[in-house]
Amino acid sequence: MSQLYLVTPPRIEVATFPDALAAALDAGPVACVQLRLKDAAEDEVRRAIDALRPVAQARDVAFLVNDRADLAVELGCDGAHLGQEDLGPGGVAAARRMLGGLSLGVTCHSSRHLAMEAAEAGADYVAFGAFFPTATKQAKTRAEVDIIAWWADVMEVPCVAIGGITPENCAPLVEAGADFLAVVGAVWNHPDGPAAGVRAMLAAMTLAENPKS
Ligand SMILES: Cc1ncc(COP(=O)(O)OP(=O)(O)O)c(N)n1
Ligand SMILES: Cc1nc(C(=O)O)sc1CCOP(=O)(O)O
Ligand SMILES: [Mg+2]
Repeated sequence: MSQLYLVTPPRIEVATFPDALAAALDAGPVACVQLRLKDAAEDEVRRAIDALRPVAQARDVAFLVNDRADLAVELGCDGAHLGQEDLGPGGVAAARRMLGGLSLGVTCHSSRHLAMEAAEAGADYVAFGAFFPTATKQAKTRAEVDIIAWWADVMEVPCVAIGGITPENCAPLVEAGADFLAVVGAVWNHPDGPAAGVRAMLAAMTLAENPKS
């Protein structure tokens, strides 16, 4: 069964975003929130972690930080998501050691090789993408749905699908066995607000799991 993985917009208002996050998380089951601030000073990232982590953790939703395993450990988060360029010279194994028992997710683009390496070095999940065109970032790679089916078939480590995922296009990823669907725009840019975005994603995912319901 696929679960919803919510990534924050790249820029937020730290004063007001906690309420928006609470509304999104109260709209239905979300497995994980990733704080992904781009072009933010460290001080702002720290303030955002302090403001948002309790919102997620109070609801038993895992709170991960993008790019910064050190802050995840220091500030009581549940883990970190690291891309290939965020990994230091020690690679995934060094990040694994730094995070101890916290969760570690690793971007693997559309590479089976990177994903196998990450899983073997201790990643808790591997992320593939981008599956669809996305306005949230300039994605470096395009991934095809068959990488999800292959991964689900041969590996135990969970996989995340990301990139341009919406209620309208998510069904093949669910059917292929993605453990998590990670979204930004589908929730935060929903015309009726983030709660409506979460409900729409969950409804589409449920329908894809049970097409006859
Ligand atoms: C769940 C998830 N998957 C992939 C990414 C992308 O990470 P990365 O390649 O490090 O790119 P940035 O997010 O840092 O721009 C992600 N953040 N989350
Ligand atoms: C953060 C991120 N990483 C991607 C990758 O392909 O690795 S695509 C992406 C953006 C996801 O946002 P949206 O759901 O709005 O498309
Ligand atoms: Mg990164």
